[in-house]
Amino acid sequence: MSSRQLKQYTREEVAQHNTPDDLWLVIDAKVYDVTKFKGLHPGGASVFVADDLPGQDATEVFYGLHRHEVLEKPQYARLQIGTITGEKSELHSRRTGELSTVPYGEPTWLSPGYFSPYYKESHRRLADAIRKIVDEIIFPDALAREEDGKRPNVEIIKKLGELNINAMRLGPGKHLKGLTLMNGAVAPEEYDYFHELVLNQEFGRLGLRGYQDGFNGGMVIGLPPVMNFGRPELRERIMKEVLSGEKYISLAISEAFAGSDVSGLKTTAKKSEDGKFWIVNGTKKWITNGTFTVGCKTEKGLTVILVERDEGVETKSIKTSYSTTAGTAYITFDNVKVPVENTLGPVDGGVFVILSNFNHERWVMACASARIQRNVVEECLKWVNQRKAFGKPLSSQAVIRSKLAAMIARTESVQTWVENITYQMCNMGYKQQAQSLAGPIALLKMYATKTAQETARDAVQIFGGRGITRTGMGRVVEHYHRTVTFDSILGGAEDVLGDLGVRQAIRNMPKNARL
Ligand code: HEM
Repeated sequence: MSSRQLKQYTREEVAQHNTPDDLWLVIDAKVYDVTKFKGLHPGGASVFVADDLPGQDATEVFYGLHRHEVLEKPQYARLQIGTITGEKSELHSRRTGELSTVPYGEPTWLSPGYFSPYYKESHRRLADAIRKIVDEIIFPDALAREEDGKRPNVEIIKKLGELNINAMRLGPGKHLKGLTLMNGAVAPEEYDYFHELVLNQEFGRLGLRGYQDGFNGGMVIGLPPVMNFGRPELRERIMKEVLSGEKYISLAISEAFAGSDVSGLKTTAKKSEDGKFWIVNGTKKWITNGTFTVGCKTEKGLTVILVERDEGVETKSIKTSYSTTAGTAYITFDNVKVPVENTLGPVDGGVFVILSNFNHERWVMACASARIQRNVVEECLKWVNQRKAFGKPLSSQAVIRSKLAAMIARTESVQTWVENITYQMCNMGYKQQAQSLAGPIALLKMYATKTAQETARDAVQIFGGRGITRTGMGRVVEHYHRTVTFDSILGGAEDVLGDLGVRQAIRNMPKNARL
């Protein structure tokens, strides 16, 4: 119902409608007629006829039990028949593109009144433009796909291709030369890792993990080997197809036989007798998203080969604890014939090709993880503010505040570390990044996902049963708690990454260091 058709009532008039056959309520200065609805109410009819409710203000009790979005759904919004004379409703969802005003709801650089040395106007322009696209176009698709488990709408990925957002997701570099980025929000030559961080975090805000991986997550890790090591002709063709959204690509390394232990891979590539083809045989598991950048065992080592969907390649969906919208698959290669021109990097030198990608991939994961953790802090702050227990808001309990203190500290420390590493990436060449940042990035990623899991556990304790219920008040927390472990596995398990970071530090210990 549009506001023009709504009538105005005094609170006294509303109070007259106080019987089961004529039942009105006020929520946030809006008048609802729930007479017919009460029999359909998911929470039952009896709650409406409690002594003190008919004809009265139900704002507090409503927000203790429902998310605001309930009132925005068309089937419930039409229950509104009017507004209260002389009063204004104050509660609304965050509007498209808007920043959150909840404390710690945004990273410091986006919070009014705070400062950061890292970001320029072009970062703000990009954040603003991307946030609108995420809110308007991507989020509705993400919610629907999480529900039905289907793949993200390819038209949206194509739209991102037109805006060159797919290309921006690969980081700064030659591939951006001459492109108009996000309608000119940032010039290709000024595009740096902080711009990419902005993208990673704005996509991270979705907080819908299966969709986020399905939403070209495979491209971010699968395309760089083609971009950096593919022959010019192959590189040009594949980059065009993938960046435009026509085709998907993914990195296929892990197998049922080996994951972090890359040297234990069993998929093989043997040259055909005429030497023109690789014959690929084997399997890959947990591969997200068509075309595959595959790590294969060759005569003297490992070789990375681009395998296109062709005869002998089959994929089966794997059901994991997040939704099938991610496209997680088990892949079998049976005598797949691949032209040798599809070799990425040196034959038997594939470990370097794979490793060269790891730092960037782990940093991307840490950026997104930091942002999702922040979503959860915001959810919890809102919940403890609007939910009452023992007659007072939950926030009046010291134990709850103590949990929140820990959650906020974790979120801010991960973000600050992400920004520090990003600054190093902006100032180091590729080689120096590989030398100096592999350890710190591994530790950062380990820390981001460990703290994320602690925050997930605390959030469930704060939300109680709702934290494990897929719909209603706790739906964001439930989703987070169910899917948070993905981040701790992708790009290397936490213990492996922690160990890598410390081993690198030990290797770099000065010979004369003594207590
Ligand atoms: C226009 C008014 C209302 C609408 C449209 C509405 C709608 C809904 C919906 C859609 C749900 C399902 C859960 C969800 O999606 O969040 C629900 C659950 C519920 N509602 Fe309402 N409701 C209204 C008012 C109220 C009021 C005034 C009360 C309390 C007196 C109430 C008590 C409940 C309860 C107890 C549940 C179950 C919550 C749970 O399972 O955690 N509702 N309501």
